[in-house]
Amino acid sequence: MSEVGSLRGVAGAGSFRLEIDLTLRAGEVVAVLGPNGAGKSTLLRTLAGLNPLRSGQVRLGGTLLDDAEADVLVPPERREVGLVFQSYRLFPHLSVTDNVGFSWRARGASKAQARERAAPWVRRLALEELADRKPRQLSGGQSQRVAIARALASEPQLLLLDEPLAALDPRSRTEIRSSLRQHLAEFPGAVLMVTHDPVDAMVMADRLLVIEQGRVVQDGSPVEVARRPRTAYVARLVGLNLYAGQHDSHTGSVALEGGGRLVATTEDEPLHGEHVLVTLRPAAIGVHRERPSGSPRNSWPARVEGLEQLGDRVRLATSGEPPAVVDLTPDAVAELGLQVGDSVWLAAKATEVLAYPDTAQADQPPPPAVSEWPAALSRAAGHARAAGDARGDLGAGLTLGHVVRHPRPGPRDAPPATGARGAPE
Ligand SMILES: Nc1ncnc2c1ncn2[C@@H]1O[C@H](COP(=O)(O)OP(=O)(O)OP(=O)(O)O)[C@@H](O)[C@H]1O
Repeated sequence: MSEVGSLRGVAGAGSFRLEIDLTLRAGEVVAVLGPNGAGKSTLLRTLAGLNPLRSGQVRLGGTLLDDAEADVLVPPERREVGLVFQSYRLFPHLSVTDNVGFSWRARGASKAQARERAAPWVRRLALEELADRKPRQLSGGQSQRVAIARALASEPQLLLLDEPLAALDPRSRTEIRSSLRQHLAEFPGAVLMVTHDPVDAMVMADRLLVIEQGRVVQDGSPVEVARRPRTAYVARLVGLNLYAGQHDSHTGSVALEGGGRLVATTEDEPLHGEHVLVTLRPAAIGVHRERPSGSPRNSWPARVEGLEQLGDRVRLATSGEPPAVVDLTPDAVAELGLQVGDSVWLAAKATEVLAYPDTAQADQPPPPAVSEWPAALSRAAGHARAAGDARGDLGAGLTLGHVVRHPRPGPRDAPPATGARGAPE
């Protein structure tokens, strides 16, 4: 895919600082994920020209849009950037067709010319019957289709979507997701879509960019990210237990930072002595009343901290070394007579414990305390099941990751924003 633009530098809002080095490629859909306050909207606002960079540059289609040092700042309306917000933001006094053709009017086209430009997009987004309506006569799903048509009709080089499906009811959400997916796949420019929903990310994106605390912690294809999560947040998103530790190739095991040791499987990389991350699927962990004997190479004592029915599974939060989230069938739970507070033994085959190099790019937030698990799990589980449905290999069995890390040096201090270019908040 060819490069259409880039953002390299430091953006900010108030005391918040976002460090980004991002290449935008033609035809690529990038889902931007991260916890609340991570900097996702700041990234979009910076690309849109609503939030000037503090240092560095934004380029799009060979044009320099933002350069603090050279005092270049192309305003939002002169950027070839389309924007779709969660809250639609249609022009209330304009009809559906005139909303869709708005960017052409803004560029000086006549009303008739703008309507001509709008017509194919009104058709593609199945808005013909609503073409003469005003926004107040539309449902949420219809309004968002108009907003998407309006953004696409402007033929931008970069399309920015800020949680485009978040305000929709589940039915409209499913419908618009599938329509949006098709239009994004056909869109020739670059797309950045902020979402909190792994399903949206897995279904629509070619690449996931995960931001935490103003820094990119993971950037890769959905399959890569799901296979090798790098932080507790990402592990939760894709449904895996995650641990950090040190690999010992003599024993084939990993000494975990939070305590405990797991015999692990590695791919081809030489890992001896290295800091590694280790994943373990919750459904791959067996629960026993007594210490298991025989085959599983990993077994450890644990305490059941939480029990929750999630669809056709029961999810256990356990403390121990290591703590783990475990998925069982209701039959197995009944057979074992499991209750919160019970002491159990957990077991996992070495082939289910996958170790890979820890090439952390940023400071990590601390893992949630065990006492927070049930609520966190329940929220996460909804995403996971849907993600699993949407793309079989991903997110099936989302659970809470657990990473223990040593602190790393913090980011450099932000340079002061230059006077005239201060963020217009
Ligand atoms: N105008 C502002 N002044 C000061 N701080 C701000 C301003 N706007 C945003 N911030 C802060 O910048 C950080 C990043 O905000 P941002 O909206 O980019 O996060 P986000 O990842 O989009 O979060 P969410 O998922 O909650 O929408 C937050 O800590 C936020 O409080």
